[in-house]
Amino acid sequence: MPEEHAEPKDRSTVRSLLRLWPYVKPVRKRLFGAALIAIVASCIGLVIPLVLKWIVDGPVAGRDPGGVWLGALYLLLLGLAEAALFGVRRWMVARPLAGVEAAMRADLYRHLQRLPVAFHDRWPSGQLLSRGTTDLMLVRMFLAFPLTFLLVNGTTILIGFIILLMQQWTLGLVLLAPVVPMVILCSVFETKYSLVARKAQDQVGDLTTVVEESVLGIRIIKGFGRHRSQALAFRALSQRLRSTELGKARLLAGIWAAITTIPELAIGAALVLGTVQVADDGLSAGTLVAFLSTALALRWPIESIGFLLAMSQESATATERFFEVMDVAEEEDDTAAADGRAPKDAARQGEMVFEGVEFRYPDAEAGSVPVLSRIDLRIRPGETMALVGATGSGKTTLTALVPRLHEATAGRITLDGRDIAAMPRKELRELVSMAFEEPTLFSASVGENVLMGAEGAGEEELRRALAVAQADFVYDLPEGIGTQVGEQGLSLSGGQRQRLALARAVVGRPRFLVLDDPLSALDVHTEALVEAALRQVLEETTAIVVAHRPSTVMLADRVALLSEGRITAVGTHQELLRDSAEYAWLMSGATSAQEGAFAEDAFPDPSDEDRLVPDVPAEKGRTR
Ligand SMILES: Nc1ncnc2c1ncn2[C@@H]1O[C@H](COP(=O)(O)OP(=O)(O)OP(=O)(O)O)[C@@H](O)[C@H]1O
Repeated sequence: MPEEHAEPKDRSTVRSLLRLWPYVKPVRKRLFGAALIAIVASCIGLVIPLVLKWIVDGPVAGRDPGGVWLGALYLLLLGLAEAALFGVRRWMVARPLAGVEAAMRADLYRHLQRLPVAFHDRWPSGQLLSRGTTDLMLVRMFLAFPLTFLLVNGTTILIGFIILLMQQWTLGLVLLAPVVPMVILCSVFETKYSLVARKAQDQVGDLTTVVEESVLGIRIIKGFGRHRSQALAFRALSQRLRSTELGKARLLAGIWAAITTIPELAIGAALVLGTVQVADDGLSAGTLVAFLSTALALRWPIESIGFLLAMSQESATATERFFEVMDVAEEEDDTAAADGRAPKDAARQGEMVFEGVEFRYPDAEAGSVPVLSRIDLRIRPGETMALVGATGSGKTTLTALVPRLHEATAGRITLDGRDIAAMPRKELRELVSMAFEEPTLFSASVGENVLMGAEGAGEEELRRALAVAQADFVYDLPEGIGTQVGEQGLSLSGGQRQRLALARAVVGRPRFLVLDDPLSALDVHTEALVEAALRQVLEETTAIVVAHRPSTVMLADRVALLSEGRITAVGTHQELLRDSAEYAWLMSGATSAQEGAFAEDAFPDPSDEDRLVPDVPAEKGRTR
């Protein structure tokens, strides 16, 4: 569905809606019970004309006021019973249907958490949001209203016509005549409405995406004064939705007008014919009154079919959209593979190895150059490897393969000598911890955000992690570690967010640590403090650290240079400075070098490296 909207599947409304059965099954008894009550209530409405016939042909014809009062009392009681039963029906379905909606929403949320990152890369968040909100609300409304009333009204119409035919079959046939054109009309309407309903719901998703992006990017919009252009883009989308909604309204108006007019014409014809029959003494006045009252009582059940069908159609579309997401396969754990169960090799404990790893994004064109190819890298137990490379060389992509946010397309990665592809994801993610360049926090307290990094970690671990990340600023927040950080942690500075993300990565003392340039937003003084603390953490783990700056490289024992998706050099910082022109250029921070040119004069004489990289000590900060 991602960029372009999915083509509506050739699936009937009923087949789409039948997919709701697993959710409806637990509440089926209540639903059927409520529908039964509604049918009884609706049939009571059909008894009222029969009481009228009795009043007209009996007490009224016999001039018996007592009988008329009794008849009126019956009518009142029938009316009250009808109203009470409808009330009971409503009460019966409200709670179970709210439960169905909640269960579907919980399943969708759970499923979204388990879908691969590649899925989230493709799908706009607004489309997922609208499926979890508007679409599920439409489904609940369908179960509460159209599902019951299509059944109730259908039964009422059937019983009503039986009564009409029994009262006067010729007039009954007159009223039955419009059934054929109306069935044809309804089927044409359903086909057209299903297309436009799908379009409208997809457009609501697009609009939700734009609103979400605008809210999250409000600082950029304000900063660049883009209110007008954003407002124009938003208006264009909402105009598109508006015209689709108007199309829906036109279709509804058409079916409504037809469904109202055709039966009215039939009732008019029956009235004329009936009056002639009463004048000819072929029919009693009471029977004609009862006949017409029954016909009028059937007006609402017939007229409502138009919008009940429309609501059902929208719910079928909503159901389809819900299952479009639910049908996407979740990440699987190939735990049966031999390596996943391989006995632990103590000698390889803490070792991270890339063997012939290749990666291509799922949406990449067939035959395109892989983002990563022939990656062979061995990170020794307890070693810290810096990953350095030009922008777009594939550093982030490579780090994302370790916790299997993406799956390597070829080759394998082993941790502790075990192939990660055969390791249960839960176990893998307990072994590996990550901190990204873009630190995402959640609407929760500082403490909760950090503790998200380790299941079962307590206050002691939390304080240690905060100390490592030099995040002592949290104790000065209004409620200390209990302070809510607000949506995405935007109430904190970039550097503060990065430090909390780092604390989250180290709180569980992971055996493997993957850090994607986690210090980029810190000022030089804080960076130095965090690095000092990080050194202690890195002593205990095997780590891969994406580094753009010499100061971050200094945390590492060795450096791997990534160039256009390939590891082109591995060695210590000093070795690479000496042997790799590209590395020296990257570390020099040269901005004036021409594209693709690593001209000799753009580089220092290796012996001159300290001049080029003034904050890089001649020897690595840490050696093993
Ligand atoms: N989700 C994605 N789908 C398709 N291509 C992607 C995706 N993410 C990244 N790429 C492409 O993969 C290549 C490597 O990107 P990556 O983010 O790994 O580079 P990087 O070395 O980390 O860059 P930087 O230093 O700027 O962060 C780039 O060409 C990028 O356009």
